[in-house]
Amino acid sequence: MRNKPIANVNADLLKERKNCSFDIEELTNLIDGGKNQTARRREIENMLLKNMPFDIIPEECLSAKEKYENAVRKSVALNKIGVELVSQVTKAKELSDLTLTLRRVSDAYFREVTPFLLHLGMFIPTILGQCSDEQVAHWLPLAMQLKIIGTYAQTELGHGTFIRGLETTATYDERTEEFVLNSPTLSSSKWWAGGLGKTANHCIVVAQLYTKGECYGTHPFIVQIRDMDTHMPLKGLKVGEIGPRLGFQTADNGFLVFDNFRIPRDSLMMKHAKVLKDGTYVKIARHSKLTYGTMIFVRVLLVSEMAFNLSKAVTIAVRYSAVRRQSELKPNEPEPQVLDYLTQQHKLFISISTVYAFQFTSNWLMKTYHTVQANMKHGNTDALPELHALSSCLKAICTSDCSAAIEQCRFACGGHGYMISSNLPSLYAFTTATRTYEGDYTVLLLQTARFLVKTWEQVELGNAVTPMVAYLARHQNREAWDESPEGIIRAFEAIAAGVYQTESVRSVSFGQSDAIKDVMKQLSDLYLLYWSLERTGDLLTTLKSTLGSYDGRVYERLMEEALKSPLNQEPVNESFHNEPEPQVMDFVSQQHKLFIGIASYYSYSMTALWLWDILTKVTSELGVGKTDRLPESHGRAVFMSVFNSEMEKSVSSLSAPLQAVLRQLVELYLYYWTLEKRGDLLLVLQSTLGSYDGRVYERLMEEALKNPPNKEPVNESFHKYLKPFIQGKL
Ligand SMILES: CC(C)(COP(=O)(O)OP(=O)(O)OC[C@H]1O[C@@H](n2cnc3c(N)ncnc32)[C@H](O)[C@@H]1OP(=O)(O)O)[C@@H](O)C(=O)NCCC(=O)NCCSC(=O)CCCC(=O)O
Ligand SMILES: Cc1cc2nc3c(=O)[nH]c(=O)nc-3n(C[C@H](O)[C@H](O)[C@H](O)COP(=O)(O)OP(=O)(O)OC[C@H]3O[C@@H](n4cnc5c(N)ncnc54)[C@H](O)[C@@H]3O)c2cc1C
Repeated sequence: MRNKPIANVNADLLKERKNCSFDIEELTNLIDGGKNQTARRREIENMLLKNMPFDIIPEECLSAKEKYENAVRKSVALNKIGVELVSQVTKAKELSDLTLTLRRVSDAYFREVTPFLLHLGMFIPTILGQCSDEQVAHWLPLAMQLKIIGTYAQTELGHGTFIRGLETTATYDERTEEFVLNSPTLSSSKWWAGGLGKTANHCIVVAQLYTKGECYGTHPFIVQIRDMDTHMPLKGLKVGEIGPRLGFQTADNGFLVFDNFRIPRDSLMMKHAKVLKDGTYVKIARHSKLTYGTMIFVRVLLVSEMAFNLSKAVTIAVRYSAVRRQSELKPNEPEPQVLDYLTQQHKLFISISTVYAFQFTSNWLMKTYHTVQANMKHGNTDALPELHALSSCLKAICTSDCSAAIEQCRFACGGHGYMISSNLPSLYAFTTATRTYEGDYTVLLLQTARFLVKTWEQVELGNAVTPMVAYLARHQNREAWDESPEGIIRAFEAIAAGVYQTESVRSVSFGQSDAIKDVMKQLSDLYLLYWSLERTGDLLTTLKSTLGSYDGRVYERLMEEALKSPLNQEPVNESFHNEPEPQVMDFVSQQHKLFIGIASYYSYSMTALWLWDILTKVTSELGVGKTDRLPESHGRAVFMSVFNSEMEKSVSSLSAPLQAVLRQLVELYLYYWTLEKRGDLLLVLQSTLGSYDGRVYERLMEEALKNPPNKEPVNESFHKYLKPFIQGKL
């Protein structure tokens, strides 16, 4: 089907495709993992495409309610076929290939996110990772056949990052052999779970487990939340949609509040711990963090998600850049394709190479994940800390780089890239969320830093460390700068770049043609060189880096820095004595994020006001056409800025009282306008998070309750699509 010539293809695109130095089909096979996989993927895609309903009105033109209903309609159609296909598969490898293909088709089918995302992405994996064998036998078929629809509710209004701080309680009542779920405070309301608002009838709830008066920390429970027939929320809980968001509009993210809500004892997912009938708590896990397993799995998965989403964005931007012509380079010659501008290539090519970096790293990371899982089945959890550190930093970096790269793709498409129909805004809205969810960027990098410092301690003691971090031991001595790929990798010792280079070389070393090898090598070099240039400062100067210092005193510096840490200034941290948690504002990383924003705000607004003053003055004084005078106002702007910086230089030679007066004048100007515009500043916030009185959680809940989907307890799409689907009558 794909080889059929398509009529009316843009001539510039055809020309670009003809110029391709390699066989596209060969590269497609490489990405899919082989010829057979490509053929199977196309077969499934064609079958799905033939059978699925499409949008009549573009998704983005619908109201919030219509968007949700349309998403349910499409999800049900897609999952009906998906369930059928899954039931025909017998081998684990086939199932994982099929799941991936379904995920990809689903991505192409929804501009936004399906309300079933959490069911497939977290509910099923948590059943597999956290349930005992008997529980898996009960829940898995129901979930796989979509007889139940689930989600994963861990985050609360008050806590997302700090899981140990979650407040929802599950207290065991041995008289009735039940757990009693409670949300003791407003901040303990579950918040964010995808599909929870309107769609799910089951939910994994992470709660503090109490039995016999003792708290045993957070544990996952599988909980029915809506009636299977009427879909009405069950008595003892309040559930709804949290309100409009930057993206994820059709994922019906929800809130959930418990009031003495009773669930059977075996609702506790009992693979890693159980509570006996008499209330005795029995720990099974060999590692205390095994209940965090689903998060690791999703972090691993997100690396390939980022590769896929960036590949979509950069394909859009490259194709459009081939079609788009702009500006006149030589008189009387056609305008060039924007793709031919070097600056445009700079914006785009690094994204292409990043896609491959993420994809190869993701393949390797998934293999590593499965190996660690297999070892853990036999009771060996040795590799878990490294897997956690690795998946944390790769997730953090790839989600952050991916959303930044998608923004570049949008910039590369000029004004039209801002249209929803270009799909770039939705791709950005999706990927920027991934930087936050499943572990915030900064928080996950800090987890990896913790692991690296601990590893360094082992190196110092002369103990063996794993291959991935063996470079800590190798780089005792200063190395000469070397701009070969190996040299750059050595200089960075960045895990992602290291894996990319080795994995891409390994993947293209068999069977592939020289043309593909050349291209992959170029992409690999581009990625390494790009980042070495981006981080030249880090590599070549004082760096502010313990690992990259010129004298190579890596370990001494790591220790010196570790000793400077405020945490090391006291032998026992006050949190040991149960002091309150810090406000996130106290974290320096948080202040860094915010204060630069405040500084930028003032600098931008001052500059804008200043320019506006000049513009109005020029136009009113001269009373002539405004546009004619723009170059003049530019000249004045240059004159003023040079004058301003020159004055700052000469201030130092003036007498102290005069310096003070001049600086006060600058300050006066800034304060004056801050006070003048105070009303605007307070008003423009219009934010539940930034209100003057700090009633953040109250306002979030008030807004959620105003949300139109919450005006009806059950959305009509339940009766029209969900119920017949769950009951197999569709
Ligand atoms: C930040 C931490 C890691 C801190 O956890 P903590 O219990 O306070 O840790 P601690 O007592 O200070 O101990 C740290 C220790 O725990 C280890 N550790 C932490 N996480 C793991 C893990 N997953 N596997 C194995 N080990 C883990 C760390 O390495 C530390 O070990 P160490 O003490 O150094 O030996 C954790 O709370 C966390 O992961 N927070 C992020 C929350 C998150 O990811 N939520 C996801 C919610 S679901 C979601 O977002 C769905 C999105 C939608 C979709 O997927 O589509
Ligand atoms: C679209 C979307 C979907 C989601 N879906 C789900 C879902 O289905 N189920 C679910 O349970 N959750 C879900 N979440 C919640 C998500 O997992 C959390 O928002 C995420 O883990 C971040 O936690 P937080 O909101 O508490 O951020 P916070 O931790 O409050 O972060 C605020 C700031 O504080 C900083 N900070 C926090 N702790 C530290 C620290 N120790 N050191 C330095 N800085 C720190 C952070 O870097 C950040 O800048 C979703 C979120 C989004 C946006």
